[in-house]
Amino acid sequence: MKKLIKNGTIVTASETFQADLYLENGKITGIGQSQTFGPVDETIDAAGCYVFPGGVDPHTHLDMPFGGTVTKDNFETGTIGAAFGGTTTIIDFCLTEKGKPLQQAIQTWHDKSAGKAAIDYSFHLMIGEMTEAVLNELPSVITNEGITSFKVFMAYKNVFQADDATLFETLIKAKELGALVMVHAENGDVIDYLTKQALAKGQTDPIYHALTRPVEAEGEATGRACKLTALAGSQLYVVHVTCAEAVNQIEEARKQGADIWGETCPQYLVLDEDALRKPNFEGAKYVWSPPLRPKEHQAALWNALKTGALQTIGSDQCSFDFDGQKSLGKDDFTKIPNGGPIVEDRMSILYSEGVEKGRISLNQFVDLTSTRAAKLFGMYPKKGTISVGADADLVVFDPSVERTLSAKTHHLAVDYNAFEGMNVKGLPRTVLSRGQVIIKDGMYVGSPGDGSFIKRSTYGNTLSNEKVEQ
Ligand SMILES: NC(=O)NCCC(=O)O
Ligand SMILES: [Zn+2]
Ligand SMILES: [Zn+2]
Repeated sequence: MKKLIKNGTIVTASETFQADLYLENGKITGIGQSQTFGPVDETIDAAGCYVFPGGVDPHTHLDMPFGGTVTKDNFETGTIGAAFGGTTTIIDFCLTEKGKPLQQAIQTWHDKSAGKAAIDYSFHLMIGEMTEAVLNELPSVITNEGITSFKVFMAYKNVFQADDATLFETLIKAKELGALVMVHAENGDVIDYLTKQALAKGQTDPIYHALTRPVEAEGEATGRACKLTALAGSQLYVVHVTCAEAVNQIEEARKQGADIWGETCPQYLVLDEDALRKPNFEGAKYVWSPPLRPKEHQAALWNALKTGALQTIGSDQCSFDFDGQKSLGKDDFTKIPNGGPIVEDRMSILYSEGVEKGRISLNQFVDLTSTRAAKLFGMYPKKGTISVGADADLVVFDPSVERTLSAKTHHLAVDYNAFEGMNVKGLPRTVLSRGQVIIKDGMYVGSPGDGSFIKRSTYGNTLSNEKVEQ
């Protein structure tokens, strides 16, 4: 099937120009004037619209067990929601268990996703301990599985938290194998202490989730991870950065020449700590780790996106129903499953709050939501850009549409929307995954299972000149 997208404004991370696109066999094969292309089976008119590369969301948790329950959105509902929002590739976190083979965990994640995903996907692999067995398995994780990023949690004591030795050895091994190490940077031991103190005083409401995870705990862990990375001469990606304290640590380490990258998420840019104070336990909808911060941190995060101190936007999609799941923590905030539904609104919020409000440029928007993640995680230029030979993962985005975000209109399975009632400008009108139209006129027209697992290149191979930009 040969397709033509005509009359659109093409936007990449570095350019904005008028051109038509010719798509054949799932790839972009022509960029220019439609008269010069071959025969066409289907034409999509993008007049008045931007044409973006499909979004690359480097941070999702679908069908993930957490806190005695499992995320409401799985690989089918989560990737359909992602597609409605203009995201055509996700990288999900594959959880591992201590003492069990990594391969077993990877197989579990393949079983969760195969035949369900509506868009292409890959996995990051959690490292919870560094044993001989883990060390022996890692080379095949890279070469056979194409999983080239490892995740270490510095928080969630007695659950996911790894010690510094594990982090350091992971950094060293990642350097040798060409993997990118990712960290959830919060000091889990300090948080554990503060949490016990709060509960002993009878402080059980959702707001105490935020008050027991202070910015210092995130700043300290971020700084520690940065220093260990520099010592190991390795590479690091800090997920879900929420506060000025953490941004400063990343910025400082990058100035010293360390190979360190930082991600923030839409929720930290537009919501603040006061959301956790909502009455009738509604604050539970806004429980993330790290937590939402006092409002002044939002300006620091926007500024970091503008200046390049942070380079990507992940959703940290990790949804739990308010009814029946978040409510597990009604009498004890530590039992509220952490996370929220963001994957569908990630790009809309960044466009509306970022580009429309003059905080970032259109090209920065594309870089932050697509290109940079594709480069860092070994998928560029197949994913993350509009160029001849790239996968035809494309979004026809209509900037003139004004709409209101709501659980009544979103496409995720979860029973609330964290941005309920927020007005945004712009709508992904048509979305294509490898040349196939999957979103059209407000409908999902693809088939779950059409998304493919992506084996990724090792770190640095698709980065091109990123390091010079620091
Ligand atoms: N962020 C969050 O609250 N939930 C998902 C798990 C994680 O990323 O830490
Ligand atoms: Zn995390
Ligand atoms: Zn996460």
